[in-house]
Amino acid sequence: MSIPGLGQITPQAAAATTIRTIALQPLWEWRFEVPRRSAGITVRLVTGSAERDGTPLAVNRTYTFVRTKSKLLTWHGCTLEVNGDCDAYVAEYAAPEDSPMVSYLNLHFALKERRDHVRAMSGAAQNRALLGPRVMVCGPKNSGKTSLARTLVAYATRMGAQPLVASVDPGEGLLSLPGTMSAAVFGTVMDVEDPAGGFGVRGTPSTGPSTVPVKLPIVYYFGREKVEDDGPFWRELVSKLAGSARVKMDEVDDVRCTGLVLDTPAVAANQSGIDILVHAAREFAVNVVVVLGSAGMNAELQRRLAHEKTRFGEPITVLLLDKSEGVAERDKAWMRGVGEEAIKEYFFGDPKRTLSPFTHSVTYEELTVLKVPDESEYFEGQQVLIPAEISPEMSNWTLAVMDASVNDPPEIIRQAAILGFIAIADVDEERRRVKFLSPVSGRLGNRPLVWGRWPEPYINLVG
Ligand SMILES: Nc1ncnc2c1ncn2[C@@H]1O[C@H](COP(=O)(O)OP(=O)(O)OP(=O)(O)O)[C@@H](O)[C@H]1O
Repeated sequence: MSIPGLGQITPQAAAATTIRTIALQPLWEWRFEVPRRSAGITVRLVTGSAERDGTPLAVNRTYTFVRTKSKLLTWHGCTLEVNGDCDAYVAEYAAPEDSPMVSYLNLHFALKERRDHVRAMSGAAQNRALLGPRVMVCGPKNSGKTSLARTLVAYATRMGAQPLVASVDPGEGLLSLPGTMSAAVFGTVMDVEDPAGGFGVRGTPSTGPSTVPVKLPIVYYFGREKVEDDGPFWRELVSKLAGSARVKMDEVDDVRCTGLVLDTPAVAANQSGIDILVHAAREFAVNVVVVLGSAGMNAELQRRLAHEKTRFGEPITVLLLDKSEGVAERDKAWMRGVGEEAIKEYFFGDPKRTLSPFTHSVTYEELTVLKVPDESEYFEGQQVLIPAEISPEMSNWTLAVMDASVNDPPEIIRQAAILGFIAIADVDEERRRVKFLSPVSGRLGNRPLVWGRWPEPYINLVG
């Protein structure tokens, strides 16, 4: 069966002639890039052990990778069988001190020690106020921040812990579409085949069964790509998300003892970049700051944070780790593609799990849409949401469904968590009707919709 809009998702069988065997020695990485439009590759771990960003591959299982730039690392050596075309090379490390992965593993063990300590103290003193480490990963663009965050989360869950993961980088989205900022508890294994390595929308299907246990994130809608597009609002949402994260941590003892891993947007090591990180660190009461590959950023954060205490009176450790030279460049076109695929997966699922979204047709009057204003529409420099006229210009945009009422003031709506997304398929001006896709069959009721500026509109999902 062919599903409109899903055309590029289904990987076709890779050409049989391209099967090859790759032998990796301990610490080596197989780095690969599968282009967006390619059929994808399959990889089988034949012997030994290998992992993608901390999540292990099972021996003899065939994994399919589409539109991915990533690596498979082996700690003890392995043999891989790869089928299909992709750009790839092997990074060889002769000694442990040459690989940044060793310092990431050491960081994991240091965090584990802190978690064990908090667990022991909590049990002995019956003290539920103690928190596990809150780790913020930061660095310049393409320093491997998200990969390290994912790896730390994967190692923690492999040891049975349940970290809370949060992202304040609206460019990409964690378990949600780009343009959002979210947090979720990761208590189970991540999906190795997910193009986003387990942080993508696949981890939290809007409907239908899933191949890995689903995560239930709290999501806020920023509606723009970069922090600088609306710094004051980003700061507000960071504070809201930090508050919600704290509630999540307090709900489950193991989450509280495991602590938080916080992914941040790429910033420059200048005053405004450091201010962004310091705000996130303070709001999330971060007590471990990991800086990847920037001595300048490390020095600035040391200066600003190393003498501060968290609101719980703990010292803040700032540490500089090398970035991996394998981190891949992702240009604007790639990131746009990532956003498009995320939207498609949100509504239609992925090759392993097809979703069937519902098409609704409503009158103009049944929808309340507010929009993130253009710069020309700022009100006294303040970016409040403004009512949006329904027009064909809205076609192909995804709109956030807010957990608020249409009667709430715009400031409240803007800061509300989101329930999900709809995609506008068609606006019929003559009949004053709007056709949209939704992952659920129910009506929107009196939920307001917010029309942001990111992710940008995509092809008509209903063909
Ligand atoms: N050692 C590596 N070998 C190959 N690919 C890698 C390696 N490390 C990271 N990557 C890939 O490089 C890309 C960028 O990495 P990542 O998202 O972790 O960087 P980032 O610093 O978070 O990026 P941004 O600045 O855009 O937020 C990702 O596709 C990731 O899977």
